Parts: sequence; C-alpha cells; structure tokens
Amino acid sequence: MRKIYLHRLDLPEALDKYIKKLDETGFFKVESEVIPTRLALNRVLAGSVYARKSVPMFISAAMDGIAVQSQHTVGATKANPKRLKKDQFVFINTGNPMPEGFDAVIMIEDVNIVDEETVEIYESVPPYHNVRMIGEDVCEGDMIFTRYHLLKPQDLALLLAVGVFEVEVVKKMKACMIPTGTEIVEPEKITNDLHIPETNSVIVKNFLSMLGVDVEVLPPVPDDPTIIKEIVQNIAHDFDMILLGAGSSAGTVDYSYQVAEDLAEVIVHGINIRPGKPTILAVLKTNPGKPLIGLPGYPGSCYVILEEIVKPIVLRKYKLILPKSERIYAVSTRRISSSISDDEIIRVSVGKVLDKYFFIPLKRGAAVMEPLTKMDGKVVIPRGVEIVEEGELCQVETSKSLEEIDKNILFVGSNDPIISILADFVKKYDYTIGMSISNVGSMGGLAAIAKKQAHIAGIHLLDAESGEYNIPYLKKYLENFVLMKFVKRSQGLIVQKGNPKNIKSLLDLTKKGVRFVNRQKASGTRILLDYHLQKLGIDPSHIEGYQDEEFTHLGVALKVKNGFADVGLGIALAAEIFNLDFIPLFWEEYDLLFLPEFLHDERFQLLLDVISSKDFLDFASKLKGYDLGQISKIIKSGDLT
Ligand SMILES: Nc1nc2c(c(=O)[nH]1)N[C@H]1C(S)=C(S)[C@@H](COP(=O)(O)OP(=O)(O)OC[C@H]3O[C@@H](n4cnc5c(N)ncnc54)[C@H](O)[C@@H]3O)O[C@H]1N2
Ligand code: MOO
Repeated sequence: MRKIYLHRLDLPEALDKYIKKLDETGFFKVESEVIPTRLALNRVLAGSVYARKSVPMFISAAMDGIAVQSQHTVGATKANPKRLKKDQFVFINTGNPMPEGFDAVIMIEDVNIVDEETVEIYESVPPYHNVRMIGEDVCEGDMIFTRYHLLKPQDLALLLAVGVFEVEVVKKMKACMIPTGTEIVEPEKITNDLHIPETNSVIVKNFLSMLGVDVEVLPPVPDDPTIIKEIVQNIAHDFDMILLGAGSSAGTVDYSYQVAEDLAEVIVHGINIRPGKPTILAVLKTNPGKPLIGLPGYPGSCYVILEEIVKPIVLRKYKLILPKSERIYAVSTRRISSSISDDEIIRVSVGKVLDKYFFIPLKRGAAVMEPLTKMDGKVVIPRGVEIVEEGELCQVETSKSLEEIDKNILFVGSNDPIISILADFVKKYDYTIGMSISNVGSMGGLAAIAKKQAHIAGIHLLDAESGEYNIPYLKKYLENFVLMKFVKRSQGLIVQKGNPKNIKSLLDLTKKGVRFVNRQKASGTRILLDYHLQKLGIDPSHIEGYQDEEFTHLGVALKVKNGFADVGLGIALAAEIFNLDFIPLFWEEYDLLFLPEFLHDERFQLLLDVISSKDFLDFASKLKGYDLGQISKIIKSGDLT
C-alpha cells in the first residue's frame, strides 16, 4: 500500500519533536571509552581531566644568560654598573634548572663579560626575574579540561605534558547506511545506462566521518520491503543509528515508510522543506532508542537532511558545538520564485563586486548534484515567500571563508568551454582566486555589467545593421566600457556523426524530418541564428524545434548526440567533445567585457597575465575552432570616436 505523507512539520518543529523523543529513549546518554591520548584528536572528553604533574616540574631559566642572586644586583644601573665575581653568577641556558641558591636570570645581551671570572651588569633584578617557576603553566591537581571538551592538537600536548596518557572520551557512534532501490548500482559495477549510480552513501559516509561517526555502507538493496526489513532487524543490534536510503516518498516501490512503520515508531514523515520533503524520522521498537532515519533518495535532498537533521543529532550526542559558517547579506542577481508551502534551500555562487556582495542561484532541484559541489553558500527562502526580486537583499550562509569569497571573480554571460579553461589557468597562477561562471547569455552578461553585478561578462553580440560584433551594443547600452578582445570562434551546425540528414546550411533547417535544437533567447548564438535566418528570409515557424531551447553549447550537442535533435547551432569544440560532425558557417567574435572599476583590481592584472601567457595561448591554440589573433587587445569606450 502506498503511504502518502503523514502530517508534515516545519523543520525546527520536526527536529525538536524527534530530539525530544530520542531524549526520552535515552539515545543522548553519554557512552564513553578510554583511548590513548595520542589518538584522541577531535574526540570529545567524557569527563573532566586533572593534571597529574606540574608543568614545569622544576625551577628553570626562561632566558639564556647568567643566573644570579637578586640581592647581589641591587643598585646596578647603566651609569653605575656592578661587577659580579665567580661564585656570584653561573652561565645558564633557556630551560636549564636553576642552580641552588640562585633566583634570577639576566639575559646575556645585558651582560658584559669582563673575563672568565668577572661580569658586569647594568640592572637590578627582582627575585624570579626571567625564571620559570614550578607549576607556572599548570599545577598538579589543576582541572585542565571540563567534560565535553573537543580535543585539539594543542590539547593533546598539554595532556601528555601533565602526565595524562589515556583519556576517557565520548564513544564513537557507528551508523549503518542501507541504500535501497532496484535501479541503483554501485557506480563501478554499472553495466547499463538505466542503472542509477549509488552515490548518496559516499556523501553520507564522508559527511558523517567528518563529524566523527563511523559509517558502514551496505550494498544497495532492491525495492522489497521484506528484504529491507530483514536487513534492518539483523543489523540493528550492531549500530547506533540506521539510515535508510530513498524510498521515502509516495512511489509504488517506496517502501521505507512501510519498513519504518513495522519496525519503529514514526515520529515525523514529511518536512516542509525543499529539498528534503519526504524524510522519515523514526525510533526502532525492536532496539528501543535507536534512530531509524529515512533519507530521501535525491542527492540534494539527502544532503539537506544530513545537514539539517542528522548533523544536529550527532552533535547533540557528542555534546559538540561547532563554529557556524559566516552569514552575510548579498543582493540577488535574479528574480527567484519559490514554494509558498515549504522553506526552500537554494545553493548559490557569491562574489563581491565593488563594495557589495551578490549571489547567483545555481541549478535548482533536489536531483542535481553539481550545485552541492559548486556552491559558495546557501540562501533559505522561507515558506510564505513566493518571489525574491532581483536586487533584493538576502541572508547567505557561506560554505567558504569570506577571504575566499572576497577574491571570487564573478563571470557571467555567454557560455564557452574556454572560460572554464581560463578559470583553471587562473587557479594555476594564483590558487587563492576562483571564478564563478554563470551562463546567462550575452545580453544577460551585458546587463549584469551595466548593473555592476559582475566583474566580467563573455559576449558575442552581432549587430544586424553593421555586421560588427559587440562594440555597437556596448555603445548603445553602456556609457563607459572596457572590452578585451578574446577569441574568434567557429560557429556552425552540429549534426550527428556521418550527417545522416545531409544538412549543409541553415536552409536545410526547414527540411521535413529535420529536428532543430535552439539556444535560449538573448544568447549570442540565438541572435546570430535569427540574424542569418532573417538575411536568408527563413521563417522560424517553419523550423521544427525552434522553440526547444538549451542553455549551453554542450547542452545542444548532447541533445544531438542522444538523438533528441538532428541539428543545432554551436561551436566546433562542443561537436568535437561529443564526437559529432560539424559544418562551419561563421566566425564570430567572443570578447570579455569588464566592469571598468575592475581594471584597478589586482585580479584584472592576473587575468591579463594569464591570457597573455605562453602557457595559456599554447593550450588554447590547440583547441578546435578558435582563432587567437586579437587576444588580449583592450578597447575602451574613451578610445572610440
Ligand atoms: N508523487 C510524489 N512523488 C514524489 C514526491 C511526492 O511528494 N509525491 N516527492 C518527491 C521528492 S520531494 C523527493 S526528494 C523524491 C525522493 O523520494 P524517495 O526518497 O522516495 O526516493 P526514490 O524515489 O526512491 O529516489 C529518488 C531518486 O533518487 C535516486 N536514488 C535513490 N537512492 C540513491 C542513492 N543511494 N544514490 C544515488 N541516487 C539515488 C533514485 O534512483 C531516484 O532517481 O521523490 C519525489 N517524488
Ligand atoms: O523535497 Mo524533495 O526532497 O525536493 O527533493
């Protein structure tokens, strides 16, 4: 029987309710183990720790110099030095025990050695001057740590110094992840395209291992409630927490709820959060107190539940408080619509342009993994908010340091694979500088520079009247601009290998049975297409697939590769990457438009150095379909008449 969600709860309420239940069942009770101090890094002390020895254990010199009796130094000054004789001083080094009867040290640079047996001093020193006393650092019997202290490298040093060679720490939790789904297969064992690579467990295992939890991952289990139940029952005894992967929503083969209902008390099924909605939070009946958590199957959802539910539970169990990531306010560069009924988590790129932070939303949706790897931070759009307007200020919780974010170069505009190559070379030349690349088309790029929301835009805008690239647009839309000539690139028709539909020119796009894939409106490639269609007198409504839009060259090529289209307009490199045929039609000029203020930024100089480097030029000249003849030439609005 399919189970549609129980009453859904808001995230804080769901977490609270579950924690209360786990508290009742005794899950958060501290369990401890004794381990060697040397191996206790990042572990949490289960009890307080007292020093067994003092540090230091003897009175010692804190400086290199001479040990003296302070009373012999009384009256010495620069104007009136005092001489000490053989038995009144002893040469001594830092850390050496003080000789009997001596109570102070004068640094060697403040001593004039007259001869082997005589020194002259210029200061009067009090008792214990430059001397380390017994227990100066820690006294035997001092409590050096309270319970629940997280052990850092310097803590281990102190523990060893005070004679504590073993420590009682909170026991490591052991969790078991059971991926479920007949379609999912360990990635290395995939034999057909309909298999889904089982990738969630590697997130779960490593995410939790960074919090100090040992995770055992079982091989994927088919969608069969009897098998899943049997496995849970068999392993429950050996683990502190069981994570059931996928099958938590309402599909015909989503059995996690059924398993949870049979074996456990379900506390929460369904949370008002996206991604992450179909989560199950339960407590095993068979092994009372043990959490059974149904993680949603989509990677984006699984990750959210790890962060928002599993992590707080682990931290509570370990009595750990970790530093929170930074929160900043940043301006949205897009209008974003969001669900009215759920809190929505959106992964974003963030950069600082002039004095303000801006964020660009990454791909949305629970099924996509890339945003989890590219994000600089996240924005939560609360339920009840349907639209975030462009220009609205939002709170961003960063997942990188502000230092890194402040150096991020925001690149927007037209898409070209050479930009990722440029970003890679920028890293090669200065590892501290990253580039966030956002494909919004050439006009989108131009607009972002006009609004001072990005540092660089990649543009290739053909002016229909003059046939000239970019400059006419810049003159029209920007008062002040800085354009760097970048590459000429070959645009042409991307067709299937062997060109089975015998497509030779744009005229063939209207042929019967030819399916086209287009680029999005306002992209330079779309403008280029429309310009030539008009010149040739071709009516777009006669092209099958003209309305079918992709956002990148690679997206177009992939559609052709997979047979969803016969032809698309794009760059040669995209055709080459997918081993497709390419019919070159035009050379177009793809240039870099800079925010004028960015010219004074050291990252601009770096970019210029990279783009002019032999290294980059050698690499780029080997790519198919590019001409680097004018690369790095700068044109400023003021230079033009
Ligand atoms: N009719 C409805 N359908 C769905 C709803 C809904 O409310 N009503 N909720 C959607 C939401 S939201 C989510 S999130 C997903 C997740 O649901 P499940 O937890 O039941 O997951 P599955 O459907 O089994 O799998 C989803 C997707 O993820 C892949 N998957 C599963 N395990 C793994 C793994 N270990 N590694 C990588 N990928 C995995 C699986 O193959 C599916 O493609 O449901 C919506 N549907
Ligand atoms: O809410 Mo689901 O978890 O979007 O992906």
